[in-house]
Amino acid sequence: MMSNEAQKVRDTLIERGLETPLLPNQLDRDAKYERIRGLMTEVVSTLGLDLNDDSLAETPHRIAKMYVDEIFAGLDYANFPKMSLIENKMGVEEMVKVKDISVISTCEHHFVTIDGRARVAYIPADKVIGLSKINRIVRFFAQRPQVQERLTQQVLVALQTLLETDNVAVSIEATHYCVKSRGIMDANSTTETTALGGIFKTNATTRNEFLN
Ligand SMILES: Nc1nc2c(ncn2[C@@H]2O[C@H](COP(=O)(O)OP(=O)(O)OP(=O)(O)O)[C@@H](O)[C@H]2O)c(=O)[nH]1
Ligand SMILES: [Zn+2]
Repeated sequence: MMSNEAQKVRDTLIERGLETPLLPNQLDRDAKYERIRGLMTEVVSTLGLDLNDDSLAETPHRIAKMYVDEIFAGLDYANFPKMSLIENKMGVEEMVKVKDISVISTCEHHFVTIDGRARVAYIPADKVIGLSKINRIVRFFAQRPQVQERLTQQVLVALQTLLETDNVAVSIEATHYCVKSRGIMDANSTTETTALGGIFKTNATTRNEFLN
């Protein structure tokens, strides 16, 4: 079951072409779990590992549970965080900025970890959001197979929709383990992505206040 807020965010992402590519017919949680557990049994044994070993026996179950309930839980809008939006009665006009939000996501090309930090800011219009909800929205979209650019934009659009203002900015700096632990195996490079809306895009002073 999807909240009204989740529904609005989803509709806006689809409208803006920023929704994660999803098939129209989704299995429910238990069906996904059962099927992935069976398929991971095939993967583990195809690798030549002995599933009778007590350490490995539960691995297909662990991976299925991890995919469905943990690292990819954000594919299901039923898991969209409960929002607390309040009227901006105190008349906040200045930037609200949350820094160093943990971002743990998964690269959709390789299904390995993306590990970083996000910075989110907005200038309140009629609504103010509970601070922890910003971290929760970042986590919700991070708990999907992602590319960092889309993750950054999904957080932007979700907040713009919920806060009913364009004046939102998001930036993420992250280490991609698909770059670090395999492939090019670069131990140190990080990737920065930014998505700016409204005045953060049009006004250099506001943008700099956000970025610095
Ligand atoms: N733009 C973008 N690219 C990403 C992200 N995460 C991983 N990638 C890249 O996706 C690309 C996939 O390239 P492919 O050539 O198809 O895959 P590959 O053979 O495994 O490539 P290598 O990683 O270079 O070994 C790689 O260059 C990755 O570094 C991301 O968040 N954003
Ligand atoms: Zn990757």
